[in-house]
Amino acid sequence: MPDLRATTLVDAPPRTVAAALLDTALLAGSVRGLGVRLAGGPLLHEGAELTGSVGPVTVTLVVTRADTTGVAAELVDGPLPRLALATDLRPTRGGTVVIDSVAWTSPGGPLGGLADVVVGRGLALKVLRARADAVARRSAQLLTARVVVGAAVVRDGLLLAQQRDYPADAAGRWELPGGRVEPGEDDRAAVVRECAEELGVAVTPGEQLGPDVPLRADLLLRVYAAELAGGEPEAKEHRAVRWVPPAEVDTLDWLPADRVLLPALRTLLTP
Ligand SMILES: Nc1nc2c([nH]c(=O)n2[C@H]2C[C@H](O)[C@@H](COP(=O)(O)OP(=O)(O)OP(=O)(O)O)O2)c(=O)[nH]1
Repeated sequence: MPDLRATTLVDAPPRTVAAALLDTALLAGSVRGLGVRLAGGPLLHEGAELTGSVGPVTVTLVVTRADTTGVAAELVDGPLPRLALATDLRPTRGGTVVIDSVAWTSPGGPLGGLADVVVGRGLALKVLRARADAVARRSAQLLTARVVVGAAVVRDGLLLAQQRDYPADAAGRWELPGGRVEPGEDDRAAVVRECAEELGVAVTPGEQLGPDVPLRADLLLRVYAAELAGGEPEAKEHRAVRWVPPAEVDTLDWLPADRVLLPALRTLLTP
């Protein structure tokens, strides 16, 4: 069973590199020149499906991990018995070590073995190299991106969420309280300010939850756990605000970026 591994050092912290890895378009763009086509949602998140094709061969993968440790995906449909991709991140003083690995089982027989050596290994190595370059470039871009902070406030086992009223494509969908960090403002100070402005409550921000999530080329979402320290939340700028029970967290119509954070939010709800 072929098993390939490639290692790169990226000059950015793991939360930034983790954000770059989530960008499906970046991944698709980096392999297109090699004849590999890839389609999926805008962001990789646990449970997301990715369809990849090389010529007439199509494979469907499901994302099994997309967090601060990296991303992983496994084959759910295709001509191979097994295909597993993983990118693991290791923090070092000089940046983040990005370890890509690809493992697959060939269909067998002399032709399968030949295809492994001549086509499979060569293509997989080219894909890994192209992807590593793209991840390094995107990480550099995200290092200077503006930050939108979100607050994950839990009380009595329920998560606070608010429903957007605009723009049209986001109206009716749910997000965490928060907003853009102002120039010169600290992330946690922005969490406190936004919760006061949007909900009329005082909060105490804690640790970051999950990875940074890219929103646009120059904007990312960063969520902090926060404790309610005073007041009762009311929707001052939103359509509605509610406390969501764990059983509904997965099914709520979240903004796409928030879906990436659901595994981390689940952990917060069931400590
Ligand atoms: N606050 C918040 N914003 C989110 C989340 N998920 C997500 O994609 N976003 C996006 C929506 C917006 O495009 C952007 C937030 O920036 P913002 O607060 O300036 O956006 P806004 O559209 O409310 O802008 P404004 O009119 O209030 O200035 O981040 C989330 O969980 N919380």
